[in-house]
Amino acid sequence: MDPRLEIPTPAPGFLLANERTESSFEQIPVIDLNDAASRDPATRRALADQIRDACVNVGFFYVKNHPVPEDAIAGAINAAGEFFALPTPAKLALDIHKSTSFKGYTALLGENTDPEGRGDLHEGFDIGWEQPAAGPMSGANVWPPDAALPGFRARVLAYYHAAVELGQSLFPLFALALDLPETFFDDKTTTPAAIMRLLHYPPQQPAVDDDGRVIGIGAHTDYECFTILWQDAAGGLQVQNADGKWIDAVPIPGTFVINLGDQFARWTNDVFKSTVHRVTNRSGRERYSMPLFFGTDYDVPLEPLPSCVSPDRPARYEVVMAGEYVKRRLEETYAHSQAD
Ligand SMILES: O=C(O)CCC(=O)C(=O)O
Ligand SMILES: [Fe+2]
Repeated sequence: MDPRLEIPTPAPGFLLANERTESSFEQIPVIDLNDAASRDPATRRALADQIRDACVNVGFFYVKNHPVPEDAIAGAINAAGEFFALPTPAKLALDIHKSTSFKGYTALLGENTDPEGRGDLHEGFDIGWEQPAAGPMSGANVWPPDAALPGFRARVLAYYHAAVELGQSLFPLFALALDLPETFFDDKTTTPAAIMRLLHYPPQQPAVDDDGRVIGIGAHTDYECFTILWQDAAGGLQVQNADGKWIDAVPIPGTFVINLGDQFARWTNDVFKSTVHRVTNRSGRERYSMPLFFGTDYDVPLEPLPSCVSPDRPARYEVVMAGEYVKRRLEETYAHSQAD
């Protein structure tokens, strides 16, 4: 038996609000999801303990032995390659600025994730639910005509649904990691936010970057609860530790990178870390990635959990609705190109 299980559980509130953290991490942990579906509560608890360590110390972890089929990943990533190879006017026909809910195409330098930067050297294509729930982020997906890109929509959606399922299976583990009932997020994720991006980073030329203000994606934190990121083998993702040092999140075949976003930082009053990261593609080849940003329903207030607040750790954030919060952050990101 795991000796930790013999230790009485501390009163809620004690452990989380007083959590000691080691945020000058040098490595990003790899967590095996094999035990996620175990019927044995102690096995799931042990897995949740690993997740908790990663969430309070790093804000990033890899998952291996996840349930997303490799052919679904390959289908979507091949579709992304075909989409980004379309002529620019065909891509601009789906310009994200025409959408009221941030769906569609973002051109190179069309986004500026770090306000200090001059624009991000990536292009992207954003989708959400095909039938979105009403609310501040509702709005239809836009797709290239099937004749231009046969099967694009089907391949992208097949991956999207598999990745969403993985995201839904992680919420109970995050709840356990927070000493909450596994069902805690169930009524807050009935129509969960799930925005997915296909991203293409051209190889970066030193001349473009000589003032250091144009990079693949500028230093930023994500907006939702957590992100499920698939990255190809090119590399270039870096994560900042508490000492300001950039740690490489090297591609590991067969894994996803999971990173926490600002909604979880708000829920947990910063007990869970929403860690700054960036991408610079110096591999000399094209880089493709697919983040899926997973949040609660948009009509859920982002209130700090009682166990994460104490007299020594008062609430750090005003309470906002999840949907309003995400919309505001996206508007700030795209204001850069809207003004051009
Ligand atoms: O492309 C990547 O590896 C990371 C992308 C990212 O951080 C984002 O889209 O928020
Ligand atoms: Fe990100």
